[in-house]
Amino acid sequence: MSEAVTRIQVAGTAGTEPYEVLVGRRLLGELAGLIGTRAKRVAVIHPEALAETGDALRADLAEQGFEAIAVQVPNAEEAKTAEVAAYCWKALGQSGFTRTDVIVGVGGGATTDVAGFVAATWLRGVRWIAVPTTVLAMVDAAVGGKTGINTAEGKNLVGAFHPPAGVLCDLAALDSLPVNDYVSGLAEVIKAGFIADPVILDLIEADPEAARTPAGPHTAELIERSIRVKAEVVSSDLKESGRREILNYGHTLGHAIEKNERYKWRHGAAVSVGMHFAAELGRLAGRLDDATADRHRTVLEAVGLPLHYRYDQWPKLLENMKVDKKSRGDLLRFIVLDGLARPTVLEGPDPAVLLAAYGEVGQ
Ligand SMILES: NC(=O)c1ccc[n+]([C@@H]2O[C@H](COP(=O)([O-])OP(=O)(O)OC[C@H]3O[C@@H](n4cnc5c(N)ncnc54)[C@H](O)[C@@H]3O)[C@@H](O)[C@H]2O)c1
Ligand SMILES: O=C(O)C(=O)C[C@@H](O)[C@H](O)[C@H](O)COP(=O)(O)O
Ligand SMILES: [Zn+2]
Repeated sequence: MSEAVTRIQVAGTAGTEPYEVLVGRRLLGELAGLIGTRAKRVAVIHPEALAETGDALRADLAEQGFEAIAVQVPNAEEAKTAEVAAYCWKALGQSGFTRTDVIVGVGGGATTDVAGFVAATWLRGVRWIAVPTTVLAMVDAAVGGKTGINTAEGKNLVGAFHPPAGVLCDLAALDSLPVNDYVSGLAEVIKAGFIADPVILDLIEADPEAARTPAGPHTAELIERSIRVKAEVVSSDLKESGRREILNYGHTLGHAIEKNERYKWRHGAAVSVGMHFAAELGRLAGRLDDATADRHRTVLEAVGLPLHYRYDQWPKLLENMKVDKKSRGDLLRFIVLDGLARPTVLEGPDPAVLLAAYGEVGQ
């Protein structure tokens, strides 16, 4: 008997096509249908850690009659560089990749970000399919069409909005994920809980230890609920003209920490510290009640995510935050909560309030 597959719709906006996010097991049978009949060539972009998966996928597609190539990129953030994008463009060029051919990005968020960016830029945009293999990529990175790479000046500073033609979240992939990477992904799950769906927080708080493993009883529900939050937001605001900014909760400081750590910290860990900061900022700005602010500490800590960062780094973090994409001119802008599941924008907070909020985070 085949297992249930959940299908979550993402609407097409700004002239893009709608697509589905599938969550289940043994989903790779869906890939050929998503690739379609017009493609002759398929490039499977995968990280070193998934070399076997990438090659198996390539072989399977070749058996189905496609000219399939596997393009291996470095693990994690090392893949999100202009050099790696150029390496992928070269592979596509050498294989004669045309506008009807298709890219498949298999891996964590770093891989799907660069694969999507290569798809957005090759011949000014070709079809691509995301096959996320981390919690974080399933619930966030692979959905919504934000693709991109880092530069020396900051995180995700170069990119394009280029939605995938489909997203296949095969939960079996999570079994091989190191626990730190699994837990790091929970930061974006918890983010979805605070900005939109508090049931996520209730499920995690009921048994935080179980939430740390793919074998936990609520894994599929946590992933599906988080995807629904993301799908709902990006369906109404693909290009981040307004509402989509709420998905950046915890990211203003989080990205600043990632850059300060030369991208050696996992994104989710940095976002966890960033959400703690945003909660304290919301509290000090008179927006957020104490109970919800405190809940950030307890739920993040319960699953093993970090709350703190080096106090002496504040001047550098402040500098890094200036290039955040939400900034307008010299105005810093943060997503804070007016209450549980009530995200809003805080513009140009008093520097003394910012420092006081960091006082709770810095150690
Ligand atoms: N585009 C978006 O909307 C969006 C949203 C959230 C995050 N992101 C980006 O996603 C990235 C973080 O993604 P991540 O947390 O998935 O990390 P990651 O992609 O860096 O993956 C973490 C590590 O796990 C390995 N890996 C991946 N799948 C595996 C598996 N199934 N088994 C064993 N190892 C596996 C990877 O090779 C890597 O070494 C950041 O660059 C972040 O900026 C993008
Ligand atoms: O999809 C979005 O929009 C988000 O902000 C989701 C974030 O989790 C993600 O890390 C995103 O890549 C951040 O985008 P950026 O525009 O701040 O680089
Ligand atoms: Zn993120």
